[in-house]
Amino acid sequence: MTELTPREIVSELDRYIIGQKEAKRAVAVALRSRWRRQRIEGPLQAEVTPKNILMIGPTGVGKTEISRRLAKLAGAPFIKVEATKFTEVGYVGRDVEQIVRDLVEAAIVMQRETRRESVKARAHDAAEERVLNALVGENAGESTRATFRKKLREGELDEKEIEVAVADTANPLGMLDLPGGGGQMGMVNIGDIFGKAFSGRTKKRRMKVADSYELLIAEEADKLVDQEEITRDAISAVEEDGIVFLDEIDKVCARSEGGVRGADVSREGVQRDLLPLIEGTTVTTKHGAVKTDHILFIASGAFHVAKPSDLLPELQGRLPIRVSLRDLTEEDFVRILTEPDNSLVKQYEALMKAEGVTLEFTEDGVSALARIAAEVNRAVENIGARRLYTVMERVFEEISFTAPDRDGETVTVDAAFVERHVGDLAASADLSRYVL
Ligand SMILES: Nc1ncnc2c1ncn2[C@@H]1O[C@H](COP(=O)(O)OP(=O)(O)OP(=O)(O)O)[C@@H](O)[C@H]1O
Repeated sequence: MTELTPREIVSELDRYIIGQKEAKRAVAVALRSRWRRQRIEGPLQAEVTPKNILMIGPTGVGKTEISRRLAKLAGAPFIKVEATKFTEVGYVGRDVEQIVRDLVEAAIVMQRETRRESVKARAHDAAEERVLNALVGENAGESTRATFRKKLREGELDEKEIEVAVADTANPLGMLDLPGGGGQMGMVNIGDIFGKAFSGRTKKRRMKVADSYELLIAEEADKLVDQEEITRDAISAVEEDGIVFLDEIDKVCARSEGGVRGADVSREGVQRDLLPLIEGTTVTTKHGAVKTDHILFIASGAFHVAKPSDLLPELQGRLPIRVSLRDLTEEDFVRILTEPDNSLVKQYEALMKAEGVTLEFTEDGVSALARIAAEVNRAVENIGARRLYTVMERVFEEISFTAPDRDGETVTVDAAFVERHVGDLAASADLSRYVL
């Protein structure tokens, strides 16, 4: 669990997300509250409920991004789900509890990665021995092995083909939907049930020495880490640190005035299904039972039509923190293009650098990109910062294609350049509807 204070969390988020101070503060407090809860002694600890958040704001203004970055910062298992997916026609079986099961799977992947990392050096040594065995045979003398080991480490044998026996992960019986399970347990991998019987099967594969390493290191690492411990820690990470981002919650509001009754009923049904998860229940997963009491839920929606007060009262009570995210302005776009550590300008510069092409963005070039994105958002549809991606892609389409022939060139991205590549399109709402 992170020790960062709310102020530190906000300043970390500032590295990636422009503005939206209120939302950043709310998620920072929610995270710190978990840290505080851990420090409460006695039975009161279990009583403290998470500071679940309702984020209200138009599309593409940073709601998901703030939540995702927060999870990353906290090393917390994270999942994003669209609430509307549970209202889809033909939706059967995949109940809302699947959210928790998916979160557990995400946590397992995270735990496995961390552990693989910690045994990497040992796994690397073991992988090297297997490559040597494949090259010279298991019975070769120590001096032969030493000679080959040296060559191997110097990369001289990278291109050589070897045959190695790797674990056969293909499942001969495929996926099985347990009868009578009503989909409650989700799909069960038959290999998980009869795991022991199937594990240990190997198949021989031919590959280059250089390509074999990644696979063999992963296999050796898995042998060194304790799978049961991974599952146990993953479940406890979900219970203590898990974050669920529930998008489009406004779309499952039954509106008070008019509307199609049937649809409203099904929407309200989704809220009712979600409620126990948020209030705290125990979900059965194939890895064990998971308590959801302390999972942090961040619900989000534009609330253009429905209002937060249209949500079920119980649900409103469980989303006590309300924050609004504002529309992004042209000035925000300028900052989003340039300031974040992973800004689009930095990304395009780096991509072109790989081809030996230097991009030089001028101030008026960046302003033109921001202006066009804002104009298209106004004229066609406001999709927030996502518009920057489509505009940038269009502006750099030609350079992206021809870059390999332009090694050593410097391209100045000024207002004229931007206008030349995208100006005409942006001027016509009809055209930009399709291409921007
Ligand atoms: N304030 C911001 N600062 C930096 N980048 C942003 C900001 N807002 C959005 N972006 C970028 O725009 C993209 C879309 O944002 P995000 O996924 O957070 O949208 P959202 O508000 O969750 O909308 P939706 O509810 O439709 O998913 C992301 O790639 C994100 O990096």
